[in-house]
Amino acid sequence: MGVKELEPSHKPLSGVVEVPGDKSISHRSVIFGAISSGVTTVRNFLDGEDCLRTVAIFQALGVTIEKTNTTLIIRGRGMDSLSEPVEPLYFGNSGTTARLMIGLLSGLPFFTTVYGDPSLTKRPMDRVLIPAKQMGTVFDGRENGNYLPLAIRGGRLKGISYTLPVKSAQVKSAVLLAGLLAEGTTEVIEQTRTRDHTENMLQAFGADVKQHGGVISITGNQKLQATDIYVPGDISSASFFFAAASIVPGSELTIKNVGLNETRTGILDVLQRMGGAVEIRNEQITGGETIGDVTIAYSKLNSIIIEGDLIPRLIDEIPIIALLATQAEGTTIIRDAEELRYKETDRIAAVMEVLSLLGADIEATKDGMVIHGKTTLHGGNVRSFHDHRIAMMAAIASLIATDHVILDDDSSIAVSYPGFFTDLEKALHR
Ligand SMILES: O=C(O)C1=C[C@@H](OP(=O)(O)O)[C@@H](O)[C@H](O)C1
Ligand SMILES: C=C(OP(=O)(O)O)C(=O)O
Repeated sequence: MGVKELEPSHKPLSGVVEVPGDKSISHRSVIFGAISSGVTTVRNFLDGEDCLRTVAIFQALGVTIEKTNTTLIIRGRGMDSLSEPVEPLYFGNSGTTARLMIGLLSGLPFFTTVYGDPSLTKRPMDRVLIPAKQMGTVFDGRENGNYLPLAIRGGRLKGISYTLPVKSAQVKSAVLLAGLLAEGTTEVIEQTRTRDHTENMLQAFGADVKQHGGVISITGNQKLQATDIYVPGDISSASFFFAAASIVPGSELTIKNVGLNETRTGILDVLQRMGGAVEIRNEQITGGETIGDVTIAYSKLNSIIIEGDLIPRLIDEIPIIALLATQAEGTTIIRDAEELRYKETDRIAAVMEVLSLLGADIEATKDGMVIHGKTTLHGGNVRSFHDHRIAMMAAIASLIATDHVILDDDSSIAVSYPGFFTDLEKALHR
């Protein structure tokens, strides 16, 4: 890992690829397995750095978790078995670990200190602290507790009714996890639907969770029962292959066992609206989550407008969608996506820098970007900003570039997709 010289390929992608397990679902499988009673076996767990942080945290809280390749065996003994960790808990680069764990730790009757890497230390935490404080947790940290490191004194929570001020599944999940430990009922109201893996998994672990429209409610002090989980392939990881097959002439590639939960399939809607050749086969439901095989072929793309309720359904795919837009005829507009500025890096600024350096005609706006296509991409030296999704976008851009793309550092890719280059080589038959 380190500097990566990416050769232009122009070779079509073909055959079958299976991407690793979904990051959001993998995190949640560990959390719910660890707080329930009994043995939970998780298959196709994402062996990426972010999810491994979540595993290490529960081990530090006293839970026995055994891992063999992508299978986890979690020996849960219920919420009461979790014990105060002696050392500070490290969230690494993982926003999901941070937000969901802060929610859970808020409700546990002990003291914890938590911290992250330099990127996570810049990301806002007040979005989860505000509801947790309303429920009764005491926090301390920089800038009124908005940034890591944080000290958390948890326990004795009261249920609240909370309307999400940001369209965030992490915040929704944090409040629901705190609600599991609170007295009475906790209600989360979301105006725009965000990914619902927490709700699905609560149900799978036998919790009483109710959903009416955008209102999700949970009663506190429930006991969860262990269950087995199969983690579907991560559609966010698959999106790099969807994009590659769409823009490299002659490609036709199948990605098997991809999670197709409709709160996550915005990328497929976008590709279809752009004129992409998308086919879905073998759809089935496992553990409350839809999975299927997706075949994508090269096609001529047109520009579209991406906004509103669609944004949370493809929030992590916007960097790769921006690359697709450089290959579409006309002007693509992405708006209502200011949240991109609070990810592993400011993804609006990062996408803008990388793609314009490679020759794209792109403007950044406050809450998105405007991309004029179609443009030929050339080579160049680009930065990853230590952001896995920016690094993978640059790697896919290199497939159609006229010269080498030199990426300063590809190590961040291990956060969500450690085998990315191996799978890419396989699809290119190199
Ligand atoms: O809940 C989750 O697993 C996630 C929610 C999203 O973040 P927000 O909730 O901040 O939008 C997404 O960007 C992140 O990669 C994973
Ligand atoms: C934003 C992401 O993750 P997290 O918030 O968990 O760091 C991501 O994976 O793109």
